[in-house]
Amino acid sequence: MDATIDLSTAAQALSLPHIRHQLIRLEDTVLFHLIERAQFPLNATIYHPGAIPIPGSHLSFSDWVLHSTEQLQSQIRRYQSPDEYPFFPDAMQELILPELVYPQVLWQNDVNYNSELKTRYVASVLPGCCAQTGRAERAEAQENYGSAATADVLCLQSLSRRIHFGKFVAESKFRQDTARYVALIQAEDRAGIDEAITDAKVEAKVLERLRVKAEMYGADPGLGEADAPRKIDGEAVVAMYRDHVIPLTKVVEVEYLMQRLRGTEWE
Ligand SMILES: C=C(O[C@@H]1C=C(C(=O)O)C=C[C@H]1O)C(=O)O
Repeated sequence: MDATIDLSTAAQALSLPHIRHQLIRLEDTVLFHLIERAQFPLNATIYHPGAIPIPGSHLSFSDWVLHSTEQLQSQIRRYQSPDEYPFFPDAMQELILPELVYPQVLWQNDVNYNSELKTRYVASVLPGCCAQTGRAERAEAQENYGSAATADVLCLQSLSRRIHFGKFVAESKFRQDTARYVALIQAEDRAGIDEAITDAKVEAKVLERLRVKAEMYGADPGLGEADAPRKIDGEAVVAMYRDHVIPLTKVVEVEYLMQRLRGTEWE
């Protein structure tokens, strides 16, 4: 629950090669959680508020499972870690473990894009990864509402860590080229900041690596397609990163930098 990504020293946390290595490691986590979720049909019912009555809550079943999970995990310090951000800030509870002190690596900020991430996950990512629930399977689908919602929590939390790791990337780039970023931030030039933080070659490598990993992890060695259909649609995984994960990571970078001068001599 505590930081699973090495934040042991500020220098380590802000080395761009080290950060990129962590992002590569997160690809495996995201992919394996998505493969688990893709075992179950889309189960659109669990995403509609009121479709499954929940005593004392107006949330959808899926949101209620996520909210309840965040309540528990906030008590055991999950959201003390600088790479973890809640989907439901109102779910936060008092700690039952002693506070941990992490190196102050990031600048004070309130950047949290989990709401947009969850909207895109339900509207675009899941339909690409999960079989639609036909009328015939509807009765059977109800048997895995809980499993689907539980798998969603793990997918959403790993995707959230991935996009919000953009803060460490942005801080690293800011320290490497401070004058350039100070000028762009003071001019409130979001397009200019986006251009400055963009590395098209790295993005292309991310997408190509994901295509290979989805092919590798999505098949059982030695079993042909006829014996064991693919566990995940590789193109859906690539599309998820191309259309949502990378763009949201860059939005997090830009918005983090837009707050970076607060309380500094450059403000
Ligand atoms: C994360 C970085 O910043 C940007 C976002 C990337 C991504 O989300 O994969 C890759 C390259 C950059 O355009 C980086 O430079 O490594």
